[in-house]
Amino acid sequence: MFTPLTQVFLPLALSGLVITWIIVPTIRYFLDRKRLRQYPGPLPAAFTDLWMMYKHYTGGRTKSIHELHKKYGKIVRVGPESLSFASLEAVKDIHGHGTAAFKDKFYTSLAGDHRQLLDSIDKEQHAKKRKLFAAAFAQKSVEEKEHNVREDIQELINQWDKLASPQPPADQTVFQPHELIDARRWLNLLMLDLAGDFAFSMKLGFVAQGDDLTTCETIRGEKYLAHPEASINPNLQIISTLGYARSSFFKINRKLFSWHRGWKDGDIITDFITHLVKTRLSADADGKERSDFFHALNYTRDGVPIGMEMGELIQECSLLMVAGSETTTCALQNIFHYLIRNPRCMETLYEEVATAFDDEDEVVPAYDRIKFLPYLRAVIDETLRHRPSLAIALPRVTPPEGMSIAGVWVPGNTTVSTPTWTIHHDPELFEAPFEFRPERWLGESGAHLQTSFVPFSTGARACVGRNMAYMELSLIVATLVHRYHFALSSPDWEPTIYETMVIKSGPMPVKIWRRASAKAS
Ligand code: HEM
Repeated sequence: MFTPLTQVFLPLALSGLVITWIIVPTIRYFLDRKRLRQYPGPLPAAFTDLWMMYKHYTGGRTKSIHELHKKYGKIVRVGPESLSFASLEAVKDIHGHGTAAFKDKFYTSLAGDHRQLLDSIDKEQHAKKRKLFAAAFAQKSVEEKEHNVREDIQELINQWDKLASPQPPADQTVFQPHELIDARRWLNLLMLDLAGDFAFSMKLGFVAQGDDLTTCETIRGEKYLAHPEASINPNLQIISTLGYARSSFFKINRKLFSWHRGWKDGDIITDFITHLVKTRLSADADGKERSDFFHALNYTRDGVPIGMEMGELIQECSLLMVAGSETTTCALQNIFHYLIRNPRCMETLYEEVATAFDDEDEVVPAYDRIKFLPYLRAVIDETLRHRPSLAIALPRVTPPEGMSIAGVWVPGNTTVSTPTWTIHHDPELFEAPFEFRPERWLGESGAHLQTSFVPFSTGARACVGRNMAYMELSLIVATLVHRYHFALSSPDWEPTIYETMVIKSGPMPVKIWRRASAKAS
């Protein structure tokens, strides 16, 4: 039976939905004030952001946008007020130094109570923050952390040496669960350990304990145990999906989607970082100067305290832990997946890195000896080209007066983006783009290709952690390839892909066994 309340409320709510989702978008579409109807794209996307939200939420955004560009060309309409540009010229115009574009309101959905470096939209605010980060991420500061990276990798080796199994017969290609380790999980634990070391000079010990169960602490001081790593993906999934909605709907959408586990997961990540920040603050009481990211955020170069608010500090440190571990975990898993699938590349890499080890006892080589190894860098770059970790198309918005992008005038307040994955698979830029060919990066032609390679983006908002990423990836890949042989659980194994901000994979079961040349410890 309908009560009088539902008799009134239900029709009102339904009319509201029809007006919001059907009538207003239809009028907007036909008025076409920005003249975006001239750009091809899926019809639903021209009416509603729900098309993009659905594609993103279900993990199909990158592939769908790629197919659209294949069908329609370099410019595609992917939302009522949103254009995707698949060209290098557009990358330069939208992201390059001096661009007139701003970060889109998409980033507001990612922001907590305080803006951090990545989600700061205001250019002045960003420039101020970036200065603080720049000191901690300069090549010299990064290389000062080499000993921490080496220690953490050594811990992984201690664990993997125990888990390594005997060499299988040459014709065995399928392995039983008891012979396998989840390489993705271990690499993720290692990247979190490294991020903790770099940010807080603290040993999280996740690799040592083989798990990320750790203390989380609310701002009020209530402590509990949780697994932060498993919380990252669901949190990124919901906050990035809602980023594609109209910004006026952000608050209401948060209520509508309050059932999603990603919100609770977001609290776990914040509480994990809050505990680290509080612990690191109390460590400061001993007056010893620690050279870590936390110090760079809190003190000027002359040691004067900056006085950053606790909330802001927690947000910046969260960014570092998440951005610094998720992207590199994806890259590492992909590197090993490609190398295992391409034994010739694995052996070429082994031959090269073997020259960088001082003697048979050395486990982790010195960074100085591997940082210019061409094939090692080529394997990393080819992986980041083929599967860029951060596949999100980095949405920007044009300034109110509009701007020119790749020779086209785009009206003001239009969302514009450049799909990295599609650009990296453009046959005009990369020959045989779907093949894994590290050799393409060697020599002069390889150096030339770098101009078409944008996994870290470009311009003032490009990745600040690039130097750190190369050092970590190079040391880890060289060490593991030098020490172990790898095999997938079966020849037809394929990763399960979870696409949110990053394109992360599920577990990667592999069998590892020691190389004969890596001396038994
Ligand atoms: C393979 C590894 C990595 C890849 C592919 C990558 C990629 C990117 C990309 C594409 C952006 C631009 C995001 C945007 O425009 O919204 C970015 C920004 C950023 N990355 Fe990375 N990243 C990697 C590793 C790291 C590491 C190791 C750290 C920290 C230790 C880090 C910290 C950051 C930060 C703080 C920003 C924000 C920069 C700003 O807005 O000024 N990244 N990264």
